[in-house]
Amino acid sequence: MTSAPPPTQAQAAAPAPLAVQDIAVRLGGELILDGVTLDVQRGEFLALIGPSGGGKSTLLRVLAGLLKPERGTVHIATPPALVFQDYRLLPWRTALRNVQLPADLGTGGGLAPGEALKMVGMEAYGPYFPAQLSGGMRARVALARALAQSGDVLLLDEPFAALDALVRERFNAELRHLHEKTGRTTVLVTHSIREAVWLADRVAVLRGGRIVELLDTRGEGRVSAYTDGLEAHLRAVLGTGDSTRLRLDSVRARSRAWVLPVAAVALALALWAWGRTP
Ligand SMILES: Nc1ncnc2c1ncn2[C@@H]1O[C@H](COP(=O)(O)OP(=O)(O)OP(=O)(O)O)[C@@H](O)[C@H]1O
Repeated sequence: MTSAPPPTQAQAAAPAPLAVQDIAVRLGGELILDGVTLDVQRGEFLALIGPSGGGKSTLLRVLAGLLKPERGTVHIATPPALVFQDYRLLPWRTALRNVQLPADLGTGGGLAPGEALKMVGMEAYGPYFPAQLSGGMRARVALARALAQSGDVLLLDEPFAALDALVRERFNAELRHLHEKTGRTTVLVTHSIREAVWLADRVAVLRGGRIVELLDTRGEGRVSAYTDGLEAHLRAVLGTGDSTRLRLDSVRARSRAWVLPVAAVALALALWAWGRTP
């Protein structure tokens, strides 16, 4: 849904930087992914949503090259930068030194550390240690570290999960802006349907180890009636619409529970009054 510049002819002709074909992954004897096929186009922002335990993080680990599927093929053009839910900042290094880590490990080559910190609005916090930063600031430093890594693919595993709603909203806006500025191919795992629709170009729904829906969320000028429709559709695909309806039904049933006792008391009073009538 971003307004990143359209790909040049050469970019459009280039193979997708990330692609998996009919992959299967088994963990602890359980088939976690079974027959997943997906490609992520250059510069695209793809959101991955689905129920808890559906295999989203597992698929992200395959896309990061950290997990080898037992079946299928994986294409990763350049090693992606991965941002974990718990950020994994080194507590003994300052924010700037954390962002310098890829260079120290020989995986730098993206933005210069100072520039990466500036890109996420954290240039004033370079000398601070992670323990001295808020959750939102730590998330930004983790993002800056990923931007300092080489390659142009960002994999984000629920980087907003620990943030409160307001910070999360601001972080969302910043992430979208960052994607527009850098044009990095991005895959975001999230539990939020709204976040997925608002941020991504496409939303993949992973359930029962399979992609059950791949929805293009661009177009229609992003008017709210359009995004509301997409969200309702995704809720229906995920089954969350039904549970809402069930909850509403039970609330309605509870709200009608007074009718029977009141009717019984009214009937008893009427019979008593009728019995007293001479
Ligand atoms: N190392 C492992 N060994 C055994 N089972 C695992 C391992 N890692 C994950 N699993 C199982 O694989 C399934 C999918 O896990 P995964 O973390 O990919 O799901 P998810 O969709 O990201 O869930 P969530 O939204 O709760 O983070 C879960 O049932 C989980 O228990």
